[in-house]
Amino acid sequence: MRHGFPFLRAGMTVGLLGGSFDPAHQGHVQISRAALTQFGLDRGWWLVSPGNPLKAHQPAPLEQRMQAARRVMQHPRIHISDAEAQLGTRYTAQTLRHLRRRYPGVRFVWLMGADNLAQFHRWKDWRQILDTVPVGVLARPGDRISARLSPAARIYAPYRLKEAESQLLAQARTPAWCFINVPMVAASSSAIRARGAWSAS
Ligand SMILES: Nc1ncnc2c1ncn2[C@@H]1O[C@H](COP(=O)(O)OP(=O)(O)OP(=O)(O)O)[C@@H](O)[C@H]1O
Ligand SMILES: O=C(O)c1ccc[n+]([C@@H]2O[C@H](COP(=O)([O-])O)[C@@H](O)[C@H]2O)c1
Repeated sequence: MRHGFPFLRAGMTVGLLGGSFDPAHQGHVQISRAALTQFGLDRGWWLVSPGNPLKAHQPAPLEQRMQAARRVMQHPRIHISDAEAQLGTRYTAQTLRHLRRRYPGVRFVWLMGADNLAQFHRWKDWRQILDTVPVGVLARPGDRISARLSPAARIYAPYRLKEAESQLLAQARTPAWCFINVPMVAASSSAIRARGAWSAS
């Protein structure tokens, strides 16, 4: 069964949380709920990646990660999507170009944890992402400082919305990004894997 591209009305705001979800956990759930509220989004998608281009280890099979993600995240406005596998994309900039073409009039917001902002300058076409899509960054234990001092945060500092302006992010003229200090959950997929609580079947 395919779960890539649900119907979206023009004018909707949609937060995209890309991830390996190997496996999904309560940290993902927490930041997704917080993003819907604090950025005032109509919908959220979990974009389950075929494989992070910067991660060396091979994740569990996509269908296994999709099923686990659906079990963990049950929310009427959050959709679990395998769009990248269907499109054959791994690079976020490329995925965003496809989605914006496919859904004209929909306002996508890229969501990520603070750890990803810290290394965002290593992503392919990272400036194009920031120049074309509003970006919402969510606090993560241990990564708030490195994220704020990162090359992307420093170069794009003039385009940062204050946390109190987070509701404006989705409709803001790009570049625009906003860091929000949500209640933090220390869960991580690597810790779950290290405990042996998840393995490829
Ligand atoms: N506990 C958390 N708090 C805030 N953001 C998180 C948290 N866990 C994951 N994220 C964010 O969710 C997105 C997807 O994360 P991912 O699927 O890589 O999980 P992970 O726990 O970071 O995995 P790993 O430990 O294998 O690196 C990323 O943007 C990541 O920053
Ligand atoms: O486009 C890139 O160069 C790029 C580099 C690293 C990570 N990403 C994306 O960032 C998201 C988070 O990845 P991960 O593995 O930290 O969950 C996921 O959607 C990846 O495809 C994208």
